[in-house]
Amino acid sequence: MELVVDKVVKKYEEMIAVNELSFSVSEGEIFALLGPNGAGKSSIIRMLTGFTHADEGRISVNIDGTYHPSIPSHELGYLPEDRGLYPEKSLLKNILYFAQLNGMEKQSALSATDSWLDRFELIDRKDDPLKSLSKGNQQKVQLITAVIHQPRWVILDEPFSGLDPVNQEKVVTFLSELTAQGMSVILSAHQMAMIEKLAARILLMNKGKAVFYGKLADFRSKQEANAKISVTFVQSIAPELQSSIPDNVEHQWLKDNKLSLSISAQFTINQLLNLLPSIGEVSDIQSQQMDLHQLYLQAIEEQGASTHA
Ligand SMILES: Nc1ncnc2c1ncn2[C@@H]1O[C@H](COP(=O)(O)OP(=O)(O)OP(=O)(O)O)[C@@H](O)[C@H]1O
Repeated sequence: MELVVDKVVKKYEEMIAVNELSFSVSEGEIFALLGPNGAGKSSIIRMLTGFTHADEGRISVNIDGTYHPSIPSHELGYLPEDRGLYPEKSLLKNILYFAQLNGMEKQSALSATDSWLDRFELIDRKDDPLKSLSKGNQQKVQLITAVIHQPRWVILDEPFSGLDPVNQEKVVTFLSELTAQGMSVILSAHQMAMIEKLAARILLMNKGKAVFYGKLADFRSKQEANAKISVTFVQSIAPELQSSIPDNVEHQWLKDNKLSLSISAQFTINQLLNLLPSIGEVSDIQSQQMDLHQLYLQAIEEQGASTHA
């Protein structure tokens, strides 16, 4: 079972929302689509679910040797960006409706509903109208409706939005369990800390194009090769020595004795260590450890800079 997106283009009139994008997702994987607002994540998701179609390129979903142009609805659990529940109806009626729409028998849908509501600590609210719940709790109900029928593919557009940190963690555990049962999960999210716990592979995109596609660990090492270093000198450095840092090295003097600079393939840590004694005596060197959120911002910034160059 595999999903392949091959050089897909999606246009809205003249606007190119997805630009020759390729990636694949395997069975049992949690795959994350990342990118700033307007990057094209939802546009891809809508094509994967079959709501819209690619203008160019090809999507192919292999299920038991049969190839489909999108994920067939009975194999799909979908949490849309615009939540689609019935606010006036009870939690139970909402969940039952979607479970039965996805082919579940009433009895098994009823017992599965109880067990899911119990798990998300909403069992006491079962007969309350959905609209009486907080936004985060409504989000949990929406998640239940997406997976109650145990689809093989689950697509979640912003599953963490509106959830507090405790419930975000619960969703992380919940998603890990889904994949342990063999479900494949594609999610779009902005919460980098959650992605770091969940996804082995990512597609980071910006303006419809891939900025990075591959293993999260590789993304980390690629971005960390461009680490920021801060150097403190024992004494203030005279202006003429301050200007001895080569022009092509991204750097900034924070104080007369404090320098921040970027390490890159063009300016390595060894070159830095060779240069420092000619500037002054060093009292401290620190490498700024970046979390995924900072690495993400750095990658998007670099891509913006290269596109506009
Ligand atoms: N139905 C539409 N008609 C016209 N333009 C659209 C339509 N849907 C999306 N777009 C445009 O396509 C681009 C990609 O939008 P998309 O919703 O796919 O981004 P996204 O990465 O999901 O963003 P967000 O994180 O804000 O949800 C944006 O510039 C958006 O304005």
